[in-house]
Amino acid sequence: MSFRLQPAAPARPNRCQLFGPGSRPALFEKMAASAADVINLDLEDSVAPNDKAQARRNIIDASHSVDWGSKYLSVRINGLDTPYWYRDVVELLEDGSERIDQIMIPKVGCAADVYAVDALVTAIEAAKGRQKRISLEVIIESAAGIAHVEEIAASSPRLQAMSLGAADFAASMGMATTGIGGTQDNYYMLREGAKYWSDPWHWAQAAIVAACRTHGILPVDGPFGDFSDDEGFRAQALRSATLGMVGKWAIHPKQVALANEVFTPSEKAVTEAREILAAMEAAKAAGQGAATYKGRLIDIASMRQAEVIVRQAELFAG
Ligand SMILES: CC(=O)SCCNC(=O)CCNC(=O)[C@H](O)C(C)(C)COP(=O)(O)OP(=O)(O)OC[C@H]1O[C@@H](n2cnc3c(N)ncnc32)[C@H](O)[C@@H]1OP(=O)(O)O
Ligand SMILES: O=CC(=O)O
Ligand SMILES: [Mg+2]
Repeated sequence: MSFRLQPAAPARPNRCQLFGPGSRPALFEKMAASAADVINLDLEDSVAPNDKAQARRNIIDASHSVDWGSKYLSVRINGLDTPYWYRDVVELLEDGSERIDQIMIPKVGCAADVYAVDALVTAIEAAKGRQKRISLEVIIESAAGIAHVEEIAASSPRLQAMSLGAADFAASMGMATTGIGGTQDNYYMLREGAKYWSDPWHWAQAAIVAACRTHGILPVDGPFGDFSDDEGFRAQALRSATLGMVGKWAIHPKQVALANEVFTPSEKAVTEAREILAAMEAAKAAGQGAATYKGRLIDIASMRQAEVIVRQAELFAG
């Protein structure tokens, strides 16, 4: 471990972030009743330009009128390259209720993007005497975003979460695909005539996880567009969880249960983690730093791995 200790990410459930357009208020009650940990009401790409102002009003009204229960309530504002974003922030925080927890900033390309929103949020909070300190989340979905991912992760004490936005990321990178996440037909290795598919999102996800873990931010996998493909979603989510991400977006309600299933450690995994911890406690008591568990090596690093799983399980247990 470096002299500088790795900060812990916020201890709140973030297994699934359910999105819905701010221009479809009929969905809001359904979103609130879902099993998602986080709700993302969208003002950005799922809302047509002519609907932006009304969508803002819908979200502000729903922040007062809908019972969001224990959901973490986030609103995705428009990008800093648009004429909409400042009104999004001003109207949401001047007129929206204290129930709003978070603002999501899309297409972040550098730390100064977060700084700009932080400055505006800070001024409005002070001017309006808002009691709850708004947190921020960002989407890495451009070449600039991934190139500057570490400085973005370090950009603000308000920052709690960072997602990979596969659709805009692919567009910005010039990737030859219209698929939103998942397996890409043309991304394979060939050996003796057989194709072995590889994962084009892997390196960006790994970069995001490393930046987030360095700075105590929750790394999240973004959308999986084909909501008819449950197995494809599950496979993508399992890869993300294995890499260290804590959750995934749902762009349709049927994806919520899938994300919750993948990002909640299974009973088997938790039992095994607890057994490893017990075996290592016994080894330590016997003056040993390493031991054998089910025929494989475990040592003090195994305890840290097992603790990750136990901590997650405890978080979701309540
Ligand atoms: C690349 C990105 O930026 S992704 C993030 C931005 N995109 C979004 O926010 C899109 C979110 N998703 C949606 O808008 C919608 O789910 C769509 C357009 C994909 C599909 O909408 P629909 O055609 O209405 O879906 P469908 O008919 O399958 O809906 C089934 C049920 O789920 C409801 N539903 C649909 N979407 C949602 C949602 N996001 N949240 C909660 N409930 C929903 C429908 O109202 C319907 O309810 P009912 O059974 O009571 O009638
Ligand atoms: O905003 C999300 C994306 O995939 O683009
Ligand atoms: Mg996007």
